[in-house]
Amino acid sequence: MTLEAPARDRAPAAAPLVLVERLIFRYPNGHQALHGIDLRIDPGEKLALIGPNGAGKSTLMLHLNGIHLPAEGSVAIAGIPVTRQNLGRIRALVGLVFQDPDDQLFSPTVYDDVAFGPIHMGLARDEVEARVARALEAVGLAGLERRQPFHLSLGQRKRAALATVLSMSPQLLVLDEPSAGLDPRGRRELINLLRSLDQTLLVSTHDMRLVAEVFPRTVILDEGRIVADGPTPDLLADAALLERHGLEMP
Ligand SMILES: Nc1ncnc2c1ncn2[C@@H]1O[C@H](COP(=O)(O)OP(=O)(O)OP(=O)(O)O)[C@@H](O)[C@H]1O
Repeated sequence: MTLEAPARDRAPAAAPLVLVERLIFRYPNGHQALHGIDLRIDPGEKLALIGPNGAGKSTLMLHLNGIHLPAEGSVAIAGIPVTRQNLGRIRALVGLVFQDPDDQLFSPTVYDDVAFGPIHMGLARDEVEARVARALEAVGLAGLERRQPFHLSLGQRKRAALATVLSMSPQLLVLDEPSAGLDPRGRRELINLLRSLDQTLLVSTHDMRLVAEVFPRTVILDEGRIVADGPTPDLLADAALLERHGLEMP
């Protein structure tokens, strides 16, 4: 028999970085995309979010920086509720990278795109320059500051889109299908990059090898519900679970 340790001997649980409770969301056409999501992510965790097409992965991720606001239930980042009034603080904490980098790159040069966030945070010019340099170095694009974003390859544009978010030093990085469309070398570079990041990371993907190589924890979403949440090796070893939810190891 195991006895629970008295409360005073237990290590205090760290405050979660992300706390989603009983989240329900309907699109304006009435389609219910999320059916009561509960999710806790602690600082420093790296999580993969997987599930078949239409499972609700993007819908859930769009709640984390307030692009969608909870219809019922709640979302909080570092204890701050995601509400219309808190959007400025939430967006400083959460960096969201869309699947299509062209949704994120709109300036005449790579430098301008990566500097856009820090400039709008009101940072001094030296600090903006330092942040742009650090972000481009981190994604392996140092030297391409003056390039027009649409003259970059897809893999480079994806990395530039990530740099536009890294330059704001968010605590949580949320990436939507970062490896989609990349060639083997681009994927390898992405995997090394994701492993090197210190930030808490939530990544939606259909790339099961990426899941296996980068993320200690995996959440499976299907039809707007979390159907599994646990250590990645355990989930990926459960062929019946994967098959039930339209997933398979390559
Ligand atoms: N703007 C919208 N209006 C109505 N329904 C939507 C809208 N966007 C998404 N949906 C529906 O909500 C559900 C969840 O979509 P979502 O894009 O979150 O899934 P996903 O898991 O990210 O899918 P995928 O793997 O294909 O990217 C789907 O049934 C989708 O058709």
